[in-house]
Amino acid sequence: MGCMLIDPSYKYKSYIPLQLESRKWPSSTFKKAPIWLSTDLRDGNQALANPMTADQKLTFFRLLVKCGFKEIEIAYPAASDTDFSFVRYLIEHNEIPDDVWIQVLTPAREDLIRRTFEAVEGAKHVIIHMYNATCALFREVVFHNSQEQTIELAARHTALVRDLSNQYAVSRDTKFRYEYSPETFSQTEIEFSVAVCEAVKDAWGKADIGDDRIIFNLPATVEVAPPNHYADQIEYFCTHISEREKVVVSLHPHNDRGTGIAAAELAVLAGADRIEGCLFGNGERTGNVDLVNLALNLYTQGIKPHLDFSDLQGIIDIVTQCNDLPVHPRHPYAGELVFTAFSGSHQDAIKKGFEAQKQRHAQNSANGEPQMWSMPYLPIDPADLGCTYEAVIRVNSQSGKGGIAYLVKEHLGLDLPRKMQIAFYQIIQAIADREAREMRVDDITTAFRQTYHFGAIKYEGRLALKSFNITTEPSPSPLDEDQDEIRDEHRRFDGTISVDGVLRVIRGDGNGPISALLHALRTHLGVNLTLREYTEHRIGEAQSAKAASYIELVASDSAQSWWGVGVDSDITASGLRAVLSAVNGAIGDRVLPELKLSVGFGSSSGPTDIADVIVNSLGLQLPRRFQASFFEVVQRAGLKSGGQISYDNIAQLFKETYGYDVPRPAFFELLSFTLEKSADISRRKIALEMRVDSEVRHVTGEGNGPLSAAVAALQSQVQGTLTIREYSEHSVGEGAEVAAVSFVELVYEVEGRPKKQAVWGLGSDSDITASGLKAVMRAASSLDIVSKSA
Ligand SMILES: CC(=O)SCCNC(=O)CCNC(=O)[C@H](O)C(C)(C)COP(=O)(O)OP(=O)(O)OC[C@H]1O[C@@H](n2cnc3c(N)ncnc32)[C@H](O)[C@@H]1OP(=O)(O)O
Ligand SMILES: CC(C)C(=O)C(=O)O
Repeated sequence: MGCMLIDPSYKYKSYIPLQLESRKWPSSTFKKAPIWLSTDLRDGNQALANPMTADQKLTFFRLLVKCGFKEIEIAYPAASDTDFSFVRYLIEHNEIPDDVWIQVLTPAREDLIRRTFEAVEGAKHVIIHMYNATCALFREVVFHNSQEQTIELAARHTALVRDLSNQYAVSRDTKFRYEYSPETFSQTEIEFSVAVCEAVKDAWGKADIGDDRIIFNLPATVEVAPPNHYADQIEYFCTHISEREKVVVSLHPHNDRGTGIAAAELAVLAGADRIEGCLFGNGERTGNVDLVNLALNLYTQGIKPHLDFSDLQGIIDIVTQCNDLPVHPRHPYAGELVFTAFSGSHQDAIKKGFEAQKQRHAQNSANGEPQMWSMPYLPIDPADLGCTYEAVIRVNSQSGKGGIAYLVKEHLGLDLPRKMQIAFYQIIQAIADREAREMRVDDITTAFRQTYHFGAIKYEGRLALKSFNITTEPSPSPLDEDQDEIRDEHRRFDGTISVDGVLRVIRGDGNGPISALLHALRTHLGVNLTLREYTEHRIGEAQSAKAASYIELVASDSAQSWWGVGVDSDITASGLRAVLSAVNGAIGDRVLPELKLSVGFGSSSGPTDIADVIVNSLGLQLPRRFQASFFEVVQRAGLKSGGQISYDNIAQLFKETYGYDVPRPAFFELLSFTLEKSADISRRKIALEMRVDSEVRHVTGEGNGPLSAAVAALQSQVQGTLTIREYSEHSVGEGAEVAAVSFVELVYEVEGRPKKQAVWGLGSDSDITASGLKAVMRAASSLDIVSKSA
C-alpha cells in the first residue's frame, strides 16, 4: 500500500511561474485551424507495449492520409529495422501523396542522423526532426552537459542535418524542411530555450518564409504545470525568437496533468502555428494531445479543421486495432456513450431541443438562412461524425418520460400526448427498476406494443376492431320542439369486433363515432368507460399518410384512467382503434359478460344483426328473406329468456333449426342423384335415390334445372304443390376445404289448408348441385307435408 504525504511540499516542487507582463493570449480567439502533424506512427507507436507491425503502420498511414493530414511523422528510422524498412516501403511503393510531408525523428547523434537520411532517400517531401533535451535535469543527469555544451550539441548536429539535406536534396531531388525540438521545453528556462533555438536557426542558416520556415517544436515532454503556464511560455517564445516570420512555432503537448487539450488550445491562442499529437490521445504515459478532440473543438466553433472525421467509428475501428488500445466510452466525441443521455432531464431537454430545432430549421430554410445547430447537452450533431441519433437517448431507471417519448417517436412515429408519456413512463420505470438494467429501444417499443396492443397481430388485445360502419341518424328526441331545425344528428356504430378471438357484432349510438363505440361496449360487454382526452396527429406525407389517435378513457366509478393509441389510414378508424386499445388496458383479465342481443318487442336488434352473428360465427351469408325468417325463430326462442339471447345461442339455434353442421334426421334425405338429358334439350331430368321417412325410394323428375327437376321428383311423393321461391348460394372455406352452401325457400300449397307454407332449407356439399339438392330436401323436410304412400 502506498503512503501519501501529509505535506507533499517536502517531496514535490512547484513549477516556477513565468513573469510575463501584459500577456495577450487570454483575450485571443480562435480564427483558423493550426497545421496538424500526426505522430501516431512515431510517438504513439513508441509508447505501445507491442509496437505496430509494418502492415498495421501502413493501414494507419493510409488512414491519416484519408483524414487529410499533410504532415505525418512516420518513424524513428534509426531505432529499428522495422521502422527503417517501413519508411523505405512507403517511399518505394509510392504510398506518399505529393502534398504530404513525411517527418522522421532522430536524436542529435551523428550515426543516427546519417541512418535517418538513408531511410528517407528518394522521398519528395521530408521534415527531418532532431531533438535533444534542454532542461536542467536532463543537462545534468542524462547528458552531463552545461548550457553552452547543450547549445553546441544542438547547433553541431543541426549543421550536420543541413549538410546532409543539401546533399540529398541535390542527389535525390528531395525537398527538406527542418524541425528542431528542445525536448523538455516546458521544464526548461524560457530564455535558454530561446537561446538554443536561435543557435539552431543560425546553424541551419536556411530559414526563410513559407515552406522554408524552420519548425521549432516546443514540447511539454512531461506536463508539469497548468495550461496557462504553457501558454505563457509559448507567448514568450513567439515574441522573443528572432525572424518570427521564418519560424513555425509547433506544440507537442503531453497529457500528464490531464490538461493536454487545454494546454494546446491556450498555446495556440498564445501564437503557435502547429500542433503535434495523436488520434484519440495515444502516446507516452497519459498520451500525446488528442488531435481528434482538438480538431472537433474547432469544428464546433464553426472553424474548418481541415481534417475529416465524418466516419468516426471507422477511424476508431482502425486505430484501436492498430494500437490495441480501447477508446474510453466517455472519450470526447469518440466514446460510445458521449452522444447518449440516460438521465431524465437531459433526455427531456434533448427531445425538446430536437423539436424546436426542426421548426427553427424549417423557418431558416424558408428564409434562406443557414440552419445552425443549437441543442441542449449536444455540442455537436452526431450525424456529422457518422453517428445516428439512435444512441442519443438510452433509458434506465434514471430516465424520465421525455427520453422514452423521444424513442417512441423516433421508432414508432408516435408523438404521445404529455399525460400518456407520463403513463407509459411509469410502465417502463417499473420494468427498469424491477430488472435493474438499461431498457434498449427494442425493450421500449415492445413494452409499448404490449401495453397498448399496438402494431402487429401478435400484439392484438382481447378486443380488436375488424370492421365497422358509422351512419348518421337524426337525434331521436329534440330537446325543444321549437328548435327542430338545429336538432343534432348522432352517429351509430355498427361493427364487428373480435372478443377473445371470436367475432362479435355490436352496435351503439353517440354524438360521434367514439362515443357510439363506447356506448356499444357498454351495452354489449358491460364496459363502462367515458372519454376524457383525445388527440391526433398525422404520420407520414400525402398518399401514405396515416392518422394516429390517442385516447384517455376514465372509469365511471373511480378516478382510474387508461390510455390507448390507434393508427389507421382512416382517421375515424384510428380513433376507434385507440378506444379499443384503452379498453383492453381497462378490462385486463376480467371475464367479460357473454355477448347478448336483445330480440324482444321494441328491441334495437333486428334481422341484420342476427345475420351478422351468423356470418361471424358460421361464415354463412343468409339471403335477406332468410334473415327475416330466422329472426322470427330467434325471437320465439328469445321469449323464453326475457327477450335476450346470447351470440352462442343464436348460432346453436341456427344449426339446430336448419340441421346445419349437426347430425339430425330429416324426413327427406338425399342418398344419390343422376342428372340425365331430357328429350327437350332445354330441360333437365334427375333421378334421385332418397330416403323418405326412413324408406329408400327412387324417384325421377324433370325441370328447367337440377333443382326444379328435384322439386318435380319430390312432388311425385307429396300431395299439393311445391315451388321454389328463392335460391342462392355461395362458397365457404378455403383451398381443399372449400364447399358450396345453398339456400332454398320452398312454398307448399295443399288443398284443404288455407295458408301457403314457406320455409328455408340449407344444404352444403363440395358439389354445388348436391348442396342445392340437400337444401331442397331440408326445406321440404321442414314442411308439414301430406305425403303420398310409396
Ligand atoms: C521524448 C521522446 O519521445 S524522444 C524519442 C524517444 N524515442 C525513442 O527513444 C525510441 C527509439 N530509440 C531507440 O530505439 C534507442 O534509444 C536508439 C536506437 C535511438 C539509441 O539506442 P542506444 O544507442 O542503445 O542508446 P540509448 O537508447 O541507451 O540512448 C541513450 C543515449 O543516447 C543519448 N541521448 C538521448 N537522447 C539524445 C538526444 N536527443 N540526442 C543525443 N543523444 C541523446 C543519451 O545521453 C545516452 O547517451 P550515453 O549512452 O552516452 O549515455
Ligand atoms: C521528441 C520530442 C518532440 C518528444 O517526443 C517529446 O518531447 O515528447
